[in-house]
Amino acid sequence: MASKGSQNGEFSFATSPTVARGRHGLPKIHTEKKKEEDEICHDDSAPPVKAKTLDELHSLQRKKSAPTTPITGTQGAFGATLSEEERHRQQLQSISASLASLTRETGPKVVRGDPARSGETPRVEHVTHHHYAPTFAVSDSALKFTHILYNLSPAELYEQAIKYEKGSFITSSGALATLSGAKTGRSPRDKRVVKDETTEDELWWGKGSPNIEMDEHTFLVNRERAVDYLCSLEKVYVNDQFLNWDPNHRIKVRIVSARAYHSLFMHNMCIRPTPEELENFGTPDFTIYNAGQFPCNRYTHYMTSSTSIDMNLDRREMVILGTQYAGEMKKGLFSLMHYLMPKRGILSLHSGCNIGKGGDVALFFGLSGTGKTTLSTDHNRYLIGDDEHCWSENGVSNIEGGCYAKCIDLSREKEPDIWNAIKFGTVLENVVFDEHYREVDYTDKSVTENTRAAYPIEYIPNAKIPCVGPHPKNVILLACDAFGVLPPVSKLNLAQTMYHFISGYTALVAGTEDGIKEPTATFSACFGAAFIMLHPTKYAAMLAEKMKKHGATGWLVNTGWSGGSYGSGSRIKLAYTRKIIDAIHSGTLLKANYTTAEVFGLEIPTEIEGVPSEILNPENTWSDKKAYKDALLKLGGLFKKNFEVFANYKIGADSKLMEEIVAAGPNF
Ligand SMILES: Nc1ncnc2c1ncn2[C@@H]1O[C@H](COP(=O)(O)OP(=O)(O)O)[C@@H](O)[C@H]1O
Ligand SMILES: C=C(OP(=O)(O)O)C(=O)O
Ligand SMILES: [Ca+2]
Ligand SMILES: [Mn+2]
Repeated sequence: MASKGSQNGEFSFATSPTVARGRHGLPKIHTEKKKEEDEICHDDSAPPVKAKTLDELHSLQRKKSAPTTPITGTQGAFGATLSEEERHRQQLQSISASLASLTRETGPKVVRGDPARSGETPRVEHVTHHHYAPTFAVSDSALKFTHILYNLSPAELYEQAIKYEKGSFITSSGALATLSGAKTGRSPRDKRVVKDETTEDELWWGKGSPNIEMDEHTFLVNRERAVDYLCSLEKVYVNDQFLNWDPNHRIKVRIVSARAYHSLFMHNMCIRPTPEELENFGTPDFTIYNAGQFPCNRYTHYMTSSTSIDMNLDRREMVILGTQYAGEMKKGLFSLMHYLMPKRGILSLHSGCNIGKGGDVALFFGLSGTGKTTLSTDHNRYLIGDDEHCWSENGVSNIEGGCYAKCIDLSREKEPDIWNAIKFGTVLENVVFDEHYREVDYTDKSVTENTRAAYPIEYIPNAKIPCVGPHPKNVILLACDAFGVLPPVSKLNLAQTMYHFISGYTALVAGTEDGIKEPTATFSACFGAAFIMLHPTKYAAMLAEKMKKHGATGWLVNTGWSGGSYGSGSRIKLAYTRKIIDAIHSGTLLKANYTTAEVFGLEIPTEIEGVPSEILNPENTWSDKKAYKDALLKLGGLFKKNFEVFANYKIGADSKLMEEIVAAGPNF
């Protein structure tokens, strides 16, 4: 249109005689420059832009991202490198296949790029993925396009979130604040696993198991519901990423989601592929369909609420309906690893992990809120990971590429490394901030107590990249004891370590699991019963074997109450717990003097540098000695009762080890 206008001259402002004359006889306004240019003081002396039009100017602003090294491994026939267009076509084909309905004839028509930016974004020919021979039954959904926002960068995801997701804000430190919706914690009662001929025998089912069964057909009903929801949207986010830093056991995952929040969260939490790795990604090993804004259908068999998190190991898929809490994706993939890794003889662990300057590795087991993230993030040591690891023949490896820290009452002084990691790129879930300055108030629980920050592991300055290390020297079991009767630290023999590992005791801290509002005593086998897929004794046997083989020492650390139970005593100071952990790492605690406490038979050190000696034996800290004894016996009884179901299982070849383990529990 513009060129047409200038051709006939009539609408050209520069040359139009009509304008020069003044259309309605108004005096002419002179805008031409004076001859004596030198005398004029210019406030803009930079050379003019090269662009001839605004569109051209905007296109100059963004240059094409390209891999830093030439792409290898994508050679076609005769050694010719695949064209970029062909690689994109293959990528889209694979995404269309992921999003395909199983009851209609094709996958959706997919196209790369933000629909709001058509014309700006480089477009690639659309792909239609054919499953079956075309039929006459064409649906409306087969006629529309689904735009794919593929592995967007944090900056792009910020723009998406701020533009399209209510509740997204940039905080004063640069993090992206977001709301996870009605669910602010995991929903373990809505986590289902398909029971088929294989999983019926392989997995742990029944009492105590986290695996609530569903059949294949119901899974497909929910899968179709999720896929139809996702394909009905104008655009979906696709993340292709990795799990496990051990290159021999790396798993390729694809996450399809409807929210920029979910895409950025997984960008931070999974291992980020290099551009080269992404070009060669191929078919994923596992796919998550996150349709969390959309509920499941209560008329569907097995559904007991609007939420369902469904795992199908045979199809290598997970479907999320009715919860936007991003932790479901992270922990769902952890469950997958708890299935895949033991099959390869590798132990998967719900633990944090760090390594000292001298190469000593420590594992930190514990349920949510017991201190894995806080204590593995240690300024004097290198962080391998805060939550999910593998222990193989070669040592330890982190499963993830990021950390997921609790933010409630976060302080710069007590947890400086986590504080400083909350910057541009970090997802801040459900926090409250000042509406003008956007300063976060970490003490505010108005939305939830389970406020969280998800950041890439490199945001911790002393992260160990790649996130792998040698065999652990110390295995630290963390318990947040609301009864206030477990010692701040005790040294464990192997049988005791196994007893406490299988028990998995803590007082669940409010928030992380939906519906828990007050601390209560909890037992969760292997310190992660919500995520294990096989019977707990399978993991326990592997841990015992590995600890014995590599000579690791077990420790029980109470990060919970001292001087009384929850309500009367108080939580052990983080500074003291850090001193205890320092003494474990340095080896000085191994050489300390010990006394044996009654009931639990735990070995308590008499002295630790930087910790008041009187708190080391909890009995000293209670003013009411009878109340202490009652609480101790009560907790001991709860342990005994919980362990009954395990006593009949074997660990290893015979029942000898299990007998030793049972004997290592409370005795009274
Ligand atoms: N003595 C202590 N040891 C460890 N954590 C403590 C202690 N006292 C308070 N805390 C707080 O408890 C929480 C521990 O949570 P976190 O490290 O995220 O647990 P996990 O990673 O095991 O879920 C943090 O908010 C931390 O600040
Ligand atoms: C994400 C979680 O991890 P943690 O609380 O152990 O850090 C969770 O349990 O939901
Ligand atoms: Ca956890
Ligand atoms: Mn954690």
